[in-house]
Amino acid sequence: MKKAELVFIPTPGISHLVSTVEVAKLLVDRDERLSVTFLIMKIRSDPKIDRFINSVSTACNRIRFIDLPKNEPDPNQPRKFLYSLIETQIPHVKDEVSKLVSQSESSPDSPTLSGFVLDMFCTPMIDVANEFGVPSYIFLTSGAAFLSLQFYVQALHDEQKVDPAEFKGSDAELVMPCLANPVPAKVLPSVLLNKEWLPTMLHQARRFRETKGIIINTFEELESHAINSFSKGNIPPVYPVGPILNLNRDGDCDEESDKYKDIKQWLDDQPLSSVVYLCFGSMGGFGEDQVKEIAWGLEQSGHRFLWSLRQPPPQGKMEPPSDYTNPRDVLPEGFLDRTAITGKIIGWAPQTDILAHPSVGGFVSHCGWNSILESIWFGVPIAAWPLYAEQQLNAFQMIVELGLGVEIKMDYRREFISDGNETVISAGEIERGVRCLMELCDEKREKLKEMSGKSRKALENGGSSFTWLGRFIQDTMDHLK
Ligand SMILES: O=c1ccn([C@@H]2O[C@H](COP(=O)(O)OP(=O)(O)O[C@H]3O[C@H](CO)[C@@H](O)[C@H](O)[C@H]3O)[C@@H](O)[C@H]2O)c(=O)[nH]1
Repeated sequence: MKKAELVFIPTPGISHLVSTVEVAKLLVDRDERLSVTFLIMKIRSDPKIDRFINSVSTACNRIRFIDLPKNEPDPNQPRKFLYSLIETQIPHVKDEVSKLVSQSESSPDSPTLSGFVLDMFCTPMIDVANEFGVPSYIFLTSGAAFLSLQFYVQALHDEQKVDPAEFKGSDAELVMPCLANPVPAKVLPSVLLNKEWLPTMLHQARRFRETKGIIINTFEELESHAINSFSKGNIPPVYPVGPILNLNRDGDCDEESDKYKDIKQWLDDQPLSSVVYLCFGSMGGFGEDQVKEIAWGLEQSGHRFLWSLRQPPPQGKMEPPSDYTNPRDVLPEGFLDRTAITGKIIGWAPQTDILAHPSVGGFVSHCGWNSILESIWFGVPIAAWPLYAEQQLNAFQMIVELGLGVEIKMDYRREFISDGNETVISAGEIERGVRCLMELCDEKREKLKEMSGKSRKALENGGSSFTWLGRFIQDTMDHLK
């Protein structure tokens, strides 16, 4: 039996790493000829990620993890850090892959290197794969519309000399193949409107075209328009294999488990679909002014709430938010006492468990792609409050394209690394959004339930994503012959 080894290179950060590991698990579970080696880049130590990796490597004997040497971020260049990190890892990746190849050559039973599966930011590694004479694939942790839009904007730039950064602040609406509705320039991904990021994004899209295929964490029934758009133009095969979620909470420690039990207990005591859950992803935290407005908005809405409240890193720093030691310090006076029965403030949330709980009736979210897929999976509607990256586009998809949510503010935008100049959304706007969410019409709830069913079906034997995963394996093995 011919055996194949895929080398996966994710970027650091839980929201890219987890779904990448989950897709690797699906691959090795599906086909015993496959094994996967992860080359892990680390910026700082993150116990949550370490525990997750440990638990997966213990449970799956055909997935192993190799740590690349750690790099300290350059404090003066936070925005460039990810790209410089990836560049500096190139020689280390070469070393590790050479070792794999020698092992494979020295033992006839070992799998043969069959390709690289790269995170969207890791396109420089395509050159390394070329040196080893194996194909590169991308694993995209965001949606298909975002990918299609990147190709569209890159072609517009290269062929018609249109500078997408000119759409910044414009009222234009763009007809694009990725979506059925015209897309307002106001919801274009921040990374494409930002002069500093744009060249990298354009370069990235050009390099995507060189790969042998792009695996996407989405499913046909969710993004049919975008997926169909890939059939035109010079675009490699696309494999929509999602939704890929981590529902097991692999690697939670005892302390976390205790906190989560307390959250579950609180939710158990609330009426059905009565709680609005607020969470803004792995990097989302707000300054004190915004925290106060959220608190007032929640209180005025009269709805029960479970709020993952996190403290942003100091200005200009690229660090994940931390839990507040004492949330009372930033909340309006008396808020915690007045809402002691109807609300609960938490730090890092066991998000999938929360969304799975029958007491949760709505989710105020920044529309990170994982959060979107999780909300669909559990049929919990979203009130969109995008922050950065491609989140405005994701919000537009959910609200306008799919009609599955409501907005707090679909075109809200702020810098990924806070510059302290964020616009504050008022308590009134938040209250209105929360009311719309929690009083959502039956028609939309029904539609969401239907999509939730489709998301689960896609992964079942014979479902669309199950079939696409099989095709990916087939194509990988064919290449090996
Ligand atoms: O308190 C928390 C916060 C987050 N999560 C989980 O962490 C993940 C967060 O992922 P996501 O919702 O995608 O948000 P980000 O962390 O902001 O994700 C980044 O990566 C995504 C995938 O590429 C992009 O769509 C986003 O724009 C980008 O910010 C999800 O699985 C959540 O369930 C928790 O479990 N508890």
